[in-house]
Amino acid sequence: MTATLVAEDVRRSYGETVALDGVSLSVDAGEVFALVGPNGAGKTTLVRALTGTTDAEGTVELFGDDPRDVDRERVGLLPQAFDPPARLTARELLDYYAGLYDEAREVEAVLDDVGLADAADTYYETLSGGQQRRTCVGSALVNDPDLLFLDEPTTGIDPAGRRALWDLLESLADRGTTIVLTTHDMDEAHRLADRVGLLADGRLVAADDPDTLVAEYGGESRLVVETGADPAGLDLPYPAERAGDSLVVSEVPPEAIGEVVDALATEGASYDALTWSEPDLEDVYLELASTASEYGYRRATGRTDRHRDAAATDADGPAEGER
Ligand SMILES: Nc1ncnc2c1ncn2[C@@H]1O[C@H](COP(=O)(O)OP(=O)(O)OP(=O)(O)O)[C@@H](O)[C@H]1O
Repeated sequence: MTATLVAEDVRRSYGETVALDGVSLSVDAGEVFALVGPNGAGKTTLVRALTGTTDAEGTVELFGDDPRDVDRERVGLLPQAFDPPARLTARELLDYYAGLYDEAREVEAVLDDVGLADAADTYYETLSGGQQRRTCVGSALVNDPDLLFLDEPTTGIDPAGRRALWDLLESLADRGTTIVLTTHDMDEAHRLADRVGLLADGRLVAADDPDTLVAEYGGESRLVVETGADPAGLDLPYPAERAGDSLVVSEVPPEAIGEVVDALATEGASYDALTWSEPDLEDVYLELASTASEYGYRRATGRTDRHRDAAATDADGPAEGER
């Protein structure tokens, strides 16, 4: 596989704020790479560093060239914040962006791709938020790029439109387009990405294919039982602990749900609902983001979570026994 994108030790600070703290990353030709991470983790700054739209330390190469020297016909970029002229229609906007390239796709085909054929003559300012975002996605597609960066492409787009956009991105990937996208939607990351990278506190803390990440960090499957019963007083075949109004029974394989149901009946424990769930990318996200945040806290302060808890207690005032 040839790498389309190679980044080494990319760093970017804004004053005292470290947005990127040494990110290294390689994306192969034809790969779809999704960047996820909490607000402020550095995703947009990384996309900007990778596309040469902000200065950063370290090295970035796209197709073997500095991002600022690369043939711009080959790259498409949808920035997170994109504010095109409001008094142009969707068609006029795409026409305008298509005119910036020597070779561009047919605007009608791009409008069709992003589901805007019926709204093509509506002024940008009167399109709905989701239609505006689709227009912006279209503007990143007009040059038929080999490498496409999409910073939160589906934000504000309704579920049907989002699925249509996923289909479009999948068909682009099938045709060999390399795609780097950021998203807060874990279903989107899981469905589209060959690899998902989790960014936290400006560091890439994990990058792998979604199923491997789930197997490694997602934890066990669990059965959530809405009951007031005390787990200590129940004889259940799997470990259980209380979480709010529910009992969480862990490590239950789907074929053993009946055993738990039988045990609850035997113990005379009544319940309102049972929900079984497998770990998914959201569990991975929550696990890695919280570990990284604790690590970042230790790195910044040299203190541990125990100190933070104590600090929080201090901030809340003295504990009951200290009054
Ligand atoms: N132009 C800027 N000036 C000052 N600080 C900035 C600037 N851009 C980003 N930052 C800071 O850099 C850090 C990373 O921001 P960034 O926008 O890259 O995060 P993000 O992961 O894209 O967040 P979100 O999910 O909210 O879009 C944040 O602390 C942010 O406040």
